[in-house]
Amino acid sequence: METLTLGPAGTYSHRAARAVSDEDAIQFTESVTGIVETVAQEKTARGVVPVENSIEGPVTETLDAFTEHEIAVIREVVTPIRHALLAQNEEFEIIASHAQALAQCRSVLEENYPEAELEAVTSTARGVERAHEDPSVAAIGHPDNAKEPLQTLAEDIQDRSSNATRFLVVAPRADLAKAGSKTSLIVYPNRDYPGLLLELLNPLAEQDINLTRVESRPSGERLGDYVFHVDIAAGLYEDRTVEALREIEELADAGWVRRLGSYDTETIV
Ligand SMILES: O=C(O)C(=O)Cc1ccccc1
Repeated sequence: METLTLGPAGTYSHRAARAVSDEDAIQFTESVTGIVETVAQEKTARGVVPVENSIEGPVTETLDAFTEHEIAVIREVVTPIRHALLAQNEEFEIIASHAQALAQCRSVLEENYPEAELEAVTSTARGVERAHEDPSVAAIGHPDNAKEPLQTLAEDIQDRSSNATRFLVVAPRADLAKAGSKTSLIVYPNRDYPGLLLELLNPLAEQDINLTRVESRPSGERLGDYVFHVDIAAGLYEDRTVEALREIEELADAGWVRRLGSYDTETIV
């Protein structure tokens, strides 16, 4: 079964994809939105995308792609992230990496390499490629990318020793599952009044469902209008979830509620 993830080879997404797919079935592309869109169009069976980091927070491009393109979420993979600084020598001028990786190392880089210019590229592995080609470029990525002529100049350069990223495995809507310990939802109330968010979340509290994440993203319709990404620790198969969603749908009847599906979670190292 083909699995599409963020490439080239050597990204953290690639490592997460290995947890759910055979290595030879993994394909790469350089855009998270592109992965979600390709899965929505059923041009590939699975996609693996980063969705949230413990230091930097949401991967907003992923959340917005979930609103834009209709997919199902079928699994969660959580992995610790330990960044290394890789370069041909100490004399580099530029540090190239994915924006999330640069942000996760911001303080360490400012303190130790204040002169270096930071360059955001499409993935950590793309930064590694830049460093391979150009001795004035260093990259931030997984230590396994330290292959000749690159050396590991520093390890564990993330601002906090505890740095974990959640990846979601996405599939075409037809594969949406109701079984699983967690569920992702998107709620667009298309309304604005005092207490709206409180009312939307209240049915979950009443059903004793733990909210594991709530994130607001601009709807793009008008300033101050939001889409809410809600994750809960309950499955769609459960009566309490069905009841809570019935009430939430009533409150959001001017907008919409999308069930992305229920799934189990797995931690890899
Ligand atoms: O660029 C990568 O390697 C990715 O998979 C995105 C990413 C970047 C930094 C931390 C986790 C995921």
